[in-house]
Amino acid sequence: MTDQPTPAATTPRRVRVHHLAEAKERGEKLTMLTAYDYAVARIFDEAGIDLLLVGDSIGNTMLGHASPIPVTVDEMLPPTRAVVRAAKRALVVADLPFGSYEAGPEQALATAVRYLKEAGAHAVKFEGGVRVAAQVRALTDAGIPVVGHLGFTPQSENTLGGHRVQGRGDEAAERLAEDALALQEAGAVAVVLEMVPAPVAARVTEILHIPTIGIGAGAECDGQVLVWTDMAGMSDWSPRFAKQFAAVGALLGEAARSYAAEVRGGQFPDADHSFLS
Ligand SMILES: Nc1nc(=O)c2c([nH]1)NC[C@@H]1CN(c3ccc(C(=O)N[C@@H](CCC(=O)O)C(=O)O)cc3)CN21
Ligand SMILES: CC(C)C(=O)C(=O)O
Ligand SMILES: [Mg+2]
Repeated sequence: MTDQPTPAATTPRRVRVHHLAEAKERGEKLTMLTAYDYAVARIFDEAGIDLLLVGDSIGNTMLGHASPIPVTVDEMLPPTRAVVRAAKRALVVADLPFGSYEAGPEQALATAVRYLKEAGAHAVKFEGGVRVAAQVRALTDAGIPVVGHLGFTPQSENTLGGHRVQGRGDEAAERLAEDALALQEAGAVAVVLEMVPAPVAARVTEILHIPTIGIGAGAECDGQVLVWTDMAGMSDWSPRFAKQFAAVGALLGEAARSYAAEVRGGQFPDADHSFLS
């Protein structure tokens, strides 16, 4: 279990929803990264990332908003389409943005149907527990796999009182477990746990048969997810729980500086990069 084999050795040619609980059963960690376009999704798919999340974090990471709250369904569909086109193996999950599912099962179903019909998403994700269980049930019954999202739910930052760890204290931990069980009962195929104390996430992971996917939720979750720009060193700001695995932003800046220097110095384009006749 510690020396995790390459995903291709243990998981299928194409990741399907039934593989998620099977991976948990076998003790194989699930890997998830956000992706918002074809170029990056292709790289992650080839790297063997199991799930690609078209997150509403596109709002702050790619569109320059302060949070995901302003993101619309119409803004989510083109990136979702692009990621789906890139994914040969990964399961593509796309976030339903703030305001597109809370009103009830009918609204959630109408939104999710667009994601499947117009963008080819394989599954959708939205935030909340007991309060959205009816939505999870309606989509599941309609044949749309749902991933839940509990703990710190960024779309509710205004009621949660900022970016704070959730599930601290016995009562809050108990409520989190109840929310997770409600999602599982309603048919969710996995649950993201964001900014939850590691022992609380471990307990939720233990009581569920569907996998938990943690972000700032400790090592005992069945899988992990990170925002790709944080993981790769491309973000203008990253949360503390996000480890930086490369300095892609610095590398890209270096490439741009070299390009500009060669253009200004007359070294680019040279004969190799010109049509001489
Ligand atoms: N780039 C990026 N990374 C993310 O992980 C992410 C997004 N964007 N956008 C959507 C949500 C919002 N998330 C957030 C946003 C802010 C904090 C934050 O301010 N954290 C502080 C305080 C943590 C604490 O209270 O202990 C930190 O310093 O990490 C954390 C997660 C996670 N998601
Ligand atoms: C942080 C992850 C789980 C997310 O919901 C997003 O990227 O929008
Ligand atoms: Mg999100």
